[in-house]
Amino acid sequence: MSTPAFPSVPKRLGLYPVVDSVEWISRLLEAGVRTLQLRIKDKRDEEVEADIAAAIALGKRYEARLFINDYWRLAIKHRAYGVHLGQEDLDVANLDAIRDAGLRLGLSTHDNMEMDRALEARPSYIALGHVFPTRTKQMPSAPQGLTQLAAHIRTLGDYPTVAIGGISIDRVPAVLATGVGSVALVSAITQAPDWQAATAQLLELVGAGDE
Ligand SMILES: Cc1ncc(COP(=O)(O)OP(=O)(O)O)c(N)n1
Ligand SMILES: Cc1nc(C(=O)O)sc1CCOP(=O)(O)O
Ligand SMILES: [Mg+2]
Repeated sequence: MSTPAFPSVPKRLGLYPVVDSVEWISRLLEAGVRTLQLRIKDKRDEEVEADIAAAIALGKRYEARLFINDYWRLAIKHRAYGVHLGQEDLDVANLDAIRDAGLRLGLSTHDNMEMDRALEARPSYIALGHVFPTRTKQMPSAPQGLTQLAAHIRTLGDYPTVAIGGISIDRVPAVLATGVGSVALVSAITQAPDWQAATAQLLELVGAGDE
């Protein structure tokens, strides 16, 4: 297995909430989360720049690993810890510019072909989804399930990995048993009746990641 060409991240990134506002970023940092993502969809750069800059500043203040989804130019401009991109972004994003600016890169994958393509870029981590059915995002593919996830984790060896998609608190132990280094989730926190209790329980189960 190749090694990342982008700056490295710890093999275990731990609990990895994916959220859509600076308010969530602020709350989760205060709650002890140290790996997280700002995922704002389908807005123009001018509409999101202030929020992205504010989230990055918060991430730095807490010495956290904040990834910016999609808006890689703004992530470079405001010196984010990292960027998360999907397969379709690989056709258009300037990966050299991201790497030259010293940002970490996470890439989404959903099957063997996408994994091969992602590995060619030698990102900082590989995300594997969606593990279970999810209501948060319309997915064109079928859930890969735990057996396929475990097989991918074995193939990836020491490469930092993240599991995403339909992961509820109840499912976390089985996901961790595959050996994945990080658990990314949206609704298990943002739709929880008590997000603070959910986050505390998830931090207990998954951890905040290695230094
Ligand atoms: C940790 C993590 N994994 C996968 C995704 C999905 O990213 P992408 O394929 O770019 O899709 P959108 O999130 O942009 O809809 C993610 N965001 N984070
Ligand atoms: C944003 C996203 N990307 C996915 C992928 O598989 O690439 S699944 C997903 C949504 C995850 O939300 P929840 O934890 O609520 O299921
Ligand atoms: Mg994206």
